[in-house]
Order: sequence, then structure tokens, then C-alpha cells
Amino acid sequence: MVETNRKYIFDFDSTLTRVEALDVLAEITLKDGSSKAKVLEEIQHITNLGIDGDISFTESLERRIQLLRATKGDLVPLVQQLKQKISKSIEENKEFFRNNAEDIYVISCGFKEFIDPIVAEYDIPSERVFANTFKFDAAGNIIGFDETNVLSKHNGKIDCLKNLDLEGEVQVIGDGYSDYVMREAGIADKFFAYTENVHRTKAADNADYITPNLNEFLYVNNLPRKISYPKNRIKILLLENVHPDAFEHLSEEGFSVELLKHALPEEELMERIKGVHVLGIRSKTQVTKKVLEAADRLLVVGAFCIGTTQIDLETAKKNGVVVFNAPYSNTRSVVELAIGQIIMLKRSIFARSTEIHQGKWFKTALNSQEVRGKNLGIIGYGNIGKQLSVLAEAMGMRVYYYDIADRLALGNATKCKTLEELLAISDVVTLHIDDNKANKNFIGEQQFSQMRDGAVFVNLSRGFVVDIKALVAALQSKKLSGAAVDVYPEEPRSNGAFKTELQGLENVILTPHIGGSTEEAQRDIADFVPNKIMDYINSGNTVDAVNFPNIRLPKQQNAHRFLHIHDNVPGIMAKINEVLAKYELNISGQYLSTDSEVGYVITDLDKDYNDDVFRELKAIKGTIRFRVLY
Ligand SMILES: NC(=O)C1=CN([C@@H]2O[C@H](COP(=O)(O)OP(=O)(O)OC[C@H]3O[C@@H](n4cnc5c(N)ncnc54)[C@H](O)[C@@H]3O)[C@@H](O)[C@H]2O)C=CC1
Ligand SMILES: O=C(O)C(=O)COP(=O)(O)O
Repeated sequence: MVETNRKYIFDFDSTLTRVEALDVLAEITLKDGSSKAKVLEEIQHITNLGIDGDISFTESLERRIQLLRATKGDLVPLVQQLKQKISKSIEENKEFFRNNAEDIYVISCGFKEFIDPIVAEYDIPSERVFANTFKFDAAGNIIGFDETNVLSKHNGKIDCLKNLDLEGEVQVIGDGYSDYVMREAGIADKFFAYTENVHRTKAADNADYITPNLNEFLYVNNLPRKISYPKNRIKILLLENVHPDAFEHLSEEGFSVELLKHALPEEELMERIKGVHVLGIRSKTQVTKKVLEAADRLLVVGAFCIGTTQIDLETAKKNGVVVFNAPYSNTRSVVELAIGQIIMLKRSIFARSTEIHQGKWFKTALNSQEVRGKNLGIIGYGNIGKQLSVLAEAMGMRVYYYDIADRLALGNATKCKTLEELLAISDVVTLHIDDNKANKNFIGEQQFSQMRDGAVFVNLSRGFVVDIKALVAALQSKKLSGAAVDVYPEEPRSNGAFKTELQGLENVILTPHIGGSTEEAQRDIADFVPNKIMDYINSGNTVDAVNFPNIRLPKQQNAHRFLHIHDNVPGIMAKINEVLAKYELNISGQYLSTDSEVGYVITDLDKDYNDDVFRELKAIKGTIRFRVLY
């Protein structure tokens, strides 16, 4: 039992439950038919007019009851259905109702016949439920309501609360303007506009607090709750036009998400990142040391792509910021584009197509060859390189590959010991190495000179790995018969003008870094990365993090979870456990993973903790970040 000297007044419809009960009743009573939808719409309209105070409540009630044509028997399925429609965060925090049972009241303009059985399960007895009651005829039809009840009158909640004459601070939690009026009249001390189910502007505009769920209400009041930090307080900034599904998934989870179409330059990002807990980017946004240092709340960076060298991974780690990416989602898209481009180059298709666009017919087999039987040299035999190997072989190409790591050949592919060997044998050279900064100008003048005369060259990896001047020279001198380039050393942050020295060259296909830009890939990434983010935020899992010790954690029931990220120096674990022992906290599970720089320890406890424990754990020397989950 928590002593707060507060009284909590809850509204019922759309606050404790996700729905308006009379709308559900209408669904039950109205027979399917052409008029059903119209009547339902009419009932909802009248409900809203009443809630917003645009018509008198008595009028709204009378009109709805006439339309409903309900009976006593209809209340049974109504109660059953309402039990399934309790607001999510109310359900999650059932303990709040148990612990504060004496101080919780329901004041509703709904009806006790269906409210009482629902809220009884939340330890609110009938005597603390104030609502209307139905009038029935002898046959059990609902024919009206008790008109002497104050709650059947316009602004009846004011009189109802006045009559209760409650002591202590009175807080009203409701979704409608008719709840706010108790505060306006000066009988309640605070009004929380409850927006978990419906956001009513008129109520929200007047509220002392807008509370998107009960967790936020409990947080504001510093009361025990299911999760320590309400999800709506977690701010997510998604840049570079990531697929809208990501926005959907993360918003549905309750986070506050903002979506921008473009990348941000360093200075602007340093400003925008303040207060942000999760940053979502693609390949353009540079998450530099300065940006990470300006970030005061950052927990996670989600790279909605494969490459992660645009992020200062080391600084992120040292600051306790976990980075995730999507290593597989767009690989197939890149492979398909590579195949397409290789065929287009070998057939000089873009030249032929441009001629026709310019009104010229030039039918020729000149510079046009099949890919069957040609040697394909793949540099970088990773997730993309390997898939390309299989598909190219299926088209009859002879595949050679070169990789600095020891990679098993798929199918009949032949491994080359050196880059020179690969360059010398390939009719088509395609680049799929990773975005490691050490790969800068990996292919330059010397490498082009080692290629076969008339070879074609494809780069879908990163712009900086190729010396563009050398590539232009190789194309101009006809050493290469063509090239396809998707990535450039400098790429613009948003769509618009773009210049490259490769423009205007013959048989050169230029694409704006769209290798991974397919609907399928972007949708898959928008599913994969948010799941990783949510898994880390909600339970501390770092599986598949690119810069952090990986820990897969079991789900815990009735436990508190402490996440402690620290410098990997001796003795920290002992200090954590010393604090826990001092406060006689029983550890139900403890998991540790370290790398050379940081340690990540998760401790599950089966007992309530107080703020002193929190403070002491945070104060341990070497602590980078400390977070409590629930
Ligand atoms: N154009 C686009 O839209 C996209 C581009 N990419 C880029 O494609 C590249 C490859 O992606 P994945 O196959 O997923 O990466 P991966 O990491 O699975 O494979 C890269 C391979 O390159 C090898 N490698 C690295 N440096 C090398 C070097 N100097 N010489 C030889 N081998 C080297 C690695 O050992 C590894 O096997 C990355 O740079 C990625 O950023 C990825 C997706 C979309
Ligand atoms: O996945 C990658 O590394 C890519 O290059 C794709 O980047 P993007 O998401 O198109 O900015």
C-alpha cells in the first residue's frame, strides 16, 4: 500500500477501456443490414458531441438509447467484450489499482450495469463507481435511464465529485472535455488527458498533463509501475527516408518517433540529436565523434543499411551507444542489379537505348556479347559476392573471386590467390568489398592496367574504394569497354543536382546509390532494425550489435533488470555486487559480456529496489551508462 494522500478519479470509456461501451453495445444490438452502418455512425457522432460538450450530455444519452434498442440480455455479451478491451497500459499496471484500491474512484457518464463488473477486477468496488443506471421495462428492454442521477445531466461530473467531498490532492484521468470540467470548476487539482485510445484536442489543450498511457501518469507521479521509463518518453529520430514501416512499428510500440526524408549535416545533427534516444540512419549520415558527444540521451544507432563506417563505432561504444545494422536485407537487391548491369554493359544496351530516344535507329552486333562463358571476377566474397557467384554461374558465367578473408567457394567458383590473378583473368570485374576505410582507392590506375583489354567494371560497394580519375582514364583510353557505377566518393544528402567526372562517358551506367533501394529490401530492413532496437530498449539484448559485446537474455517474470555498461577495468563486477548485497537485493540472474574496452552486465533482481541503489550503482567509478528496465 502506497500512502500518497491523493485520490484518483478515472473515467471509464476510452480511458480504462479502449472503446466506448455504448458503441460496442450498438454493434451487439443492431441487426446487420443496410441501416446498421448508418446508425453506428450516428451513435458515434452523438457520443463525440456529448464528450466534447457540444450538445448536452442528457440529450446525447437520450438520443443514443433510443437508437440502441438494447435489452438486459445484451449486457452479458457487452461485459464479456469489454473485458477483452481494457487499455493495454491499464492492464499492465493492475498492481497500481490493487496498491491504491482505497483511493481510486470511477466517475463515468456510462452505466454501472457494465462498469461495475469490469472494474471489480481492478479492485474498485461498486460503491466507488459513480455512473448512470438504466431503466428497463417488464420485458427487459432498456427504455431509458435514471434521470435523477447527477451524471445524467450536463457537466454532471462536477456535482458528482463535489458531493464526494474528497480529501487530499484530487487527480482526474480521462479522455474527454467532460472530465476536464471537474478541474476547471476547481474541484479537482489536476487533469490528465488520457490519450492511449483517443486523442481529443479539446481535452488535451486544457490538460495539466497529456498522458499517452498509464505508465506516463505513474512516472509523472513517481509511483511504482510496470516499466521504469515510459516508452512515449523515448524519442526516436529516423533520417534518410527509411521505409515508413519502421515508423509504424516503433510508434505502435509506444515510442515517440520523428521521420525526416534526408540526411543531416554534422552541425544540424549535433543540435537535433539532443534528447534523442534512438537515431536511425542510412549510408549518408555521418555519425561523427562530435555528433556522439553532443548526444545527451543516445542509447542506440540503427543503421537501416549494411554499411556502418559512416558511424564512429569506437566513440559510440565508449559512450555506451549500441549500433545495429541490417546485414542481409538488401543483399539480394544488390545482386540482381549487378546481374542486370553486367548484361546491359556487355550488350551496350544504354548506348542503343539513348540513340533511339534521340530518334536514331542503329541495329548492330558491334560491342555486344553474351555473358555465357565469360569470366566474372568478384572482389569481396561476402554476403553479396557469394550470392552473385551462384546466380552468375546459373547464367553460364565462369566465376573467379578474391577476398582477403578465407572464403569457401560456392558451386564451381574458383578462388584467386591474388588480386592481380583475378584482374588478369576476368572479362567482368565487380566490386563487393566492405566499407572499411582502409579500402580507400583500393582500385586505381595500377589495377585498371592489370585488367583485360575491353573488360567491364562494376562498383556497387562504396565510392571511395575506386580512384574515379583512374576509372575515367581507363574508360577514355578504351582499356575498359564499359562500367556501371552506383556509388561515389561524394554523394549528396538529398535528391537534387549531382555532378561526377563519369558523366557523358560512353557505355557507362550511372545510378544514384540504389543498389539496395527496392521495396522488398527497404521493407525488410524496416522490420529487422526496429526489432533489434526494441529488443535492446525493452530487454537489453545486444545480439547482432556491430560494436558491442553481444548478450542474448532470457525473458524474466516479476524481476527488475539493471543494465550496467562500464569501462572494462578490473573490479567493477565486484563493486556492483557489493552495492546489491548492501541493500540485501537477491540476484535472480546475472549476465556479463566484455570486449577489450567495455563491459556489459545485466542483473535481474527479484525484489523492489529504492532510489539509493540506483544512485550508488550509477556512481561506481568507470560506469558509462546505467539503466533500469522494469
Ligand atoms: N549500392 C548499394 O546500395 C549497397 C552497397 N552495399 C555495399 O556492398 C558491400 C558489400 O556488402 P556485403 O557483401 O554485405 O559485405 P560483407 O561484409 O558480407 O562482405 C565483404 C567482403 O569483402 C571482403 N573484403 C574487404 N576488404 C577487402 C579487400 N580489400 N580485398 C578483398 N576482399 C575484401 C571481406 O573479407 C568480406 O568477405 C559493402 O561495402 C556495402 O556497404 C551494400 C548494400 C547496398
Ligand atoms: O546497405 C548499404 O550499405 C548501402 O550502401 C545502402 O545504403 P542506403 O540505405 O541506400 O543509403
